[in-house]
Amino acid sequence: MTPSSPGTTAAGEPPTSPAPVLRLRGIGWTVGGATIVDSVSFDLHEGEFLAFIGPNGAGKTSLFNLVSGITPVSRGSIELDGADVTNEAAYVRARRGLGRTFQTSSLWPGMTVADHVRLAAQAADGGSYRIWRRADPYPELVAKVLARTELAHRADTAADTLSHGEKRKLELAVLLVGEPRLMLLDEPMAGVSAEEVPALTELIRSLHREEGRTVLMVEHHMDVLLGLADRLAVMHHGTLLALDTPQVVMADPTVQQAYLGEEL
Ligand SMILES: Nc1ncnc2c1ncn2[C@@H]1O[C@H](COP(=O)(O)OP(=O)(O)OP(=O)(O)O)[C@@H](O)[C@H]1O
Repeated sequence: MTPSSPGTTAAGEPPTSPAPVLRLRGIGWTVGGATIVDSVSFDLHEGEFLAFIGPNGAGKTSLFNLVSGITPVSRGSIELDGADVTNEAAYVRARRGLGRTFQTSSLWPGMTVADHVRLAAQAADGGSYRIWRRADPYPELVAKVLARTELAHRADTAADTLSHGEKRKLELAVLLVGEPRLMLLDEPMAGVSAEEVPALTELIRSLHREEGRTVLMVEHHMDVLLGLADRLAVMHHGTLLALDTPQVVMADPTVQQAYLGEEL
């Protein structure tokens, strides 16, 4: 058997790079005659962290809705790991490893922290919702996820009595039950106190750096993003104004103009 030379496969062909985790090509969304997202294209590779910034109403959440399948696209295509999912439902994309959190809290007020995670485990398992069931069918998974998100000491606490930072951690815990490879985080720092931001930032950083999860995140706090994001994407009036390293994007006069003098 002849060894292959560097840069070729055993068959002598150039190696094919793996398909991007996410590929958008010209996606757009028009509703009621208004174009909210227009011609957005980019590739996101395994283990990358891409952050979205942009003025209010720029279309960031709408873009996340299109990627996660909550809203069908009007135009363009979406691929996950090389498979066309443009017409696939949100739950199919979730089974392919896409997980998503929302800008506004999506928790059940009176339900405990542990029950949120149990319920997510049941749903991921394809089971029906039975929170009154006495035996805990997922004790190890619940314990693991709560430890990972530093919520073990809050397991029996009702979600509505948590601090904002803890609520955001619980949303991440619910997400982690499904072991997402691609996480879409929509303003995870929204409503979180300044004292809680560093721990939450560190948790997101470790999910990315230590566990190798690919992340798309919308965030208004640039100080949070600068230590996290590999690339920054700027949305403005539904289009992608810039997509590059944070340093290049922040020095871009067109981007500064879009913020009308606001500090980035
Ligand atoms: N279902 C809808 N029907 C009509 N217009 C909508 C709908 N959803 C969103 N929009 C409009 O689309 C625009 C973009 O909204 P979107 O929430 O995506 O912006 P955003 O960049 O996430 O803003 P923010 O930073 O304030 O969260 C807004 O003008 C919004 O009013």
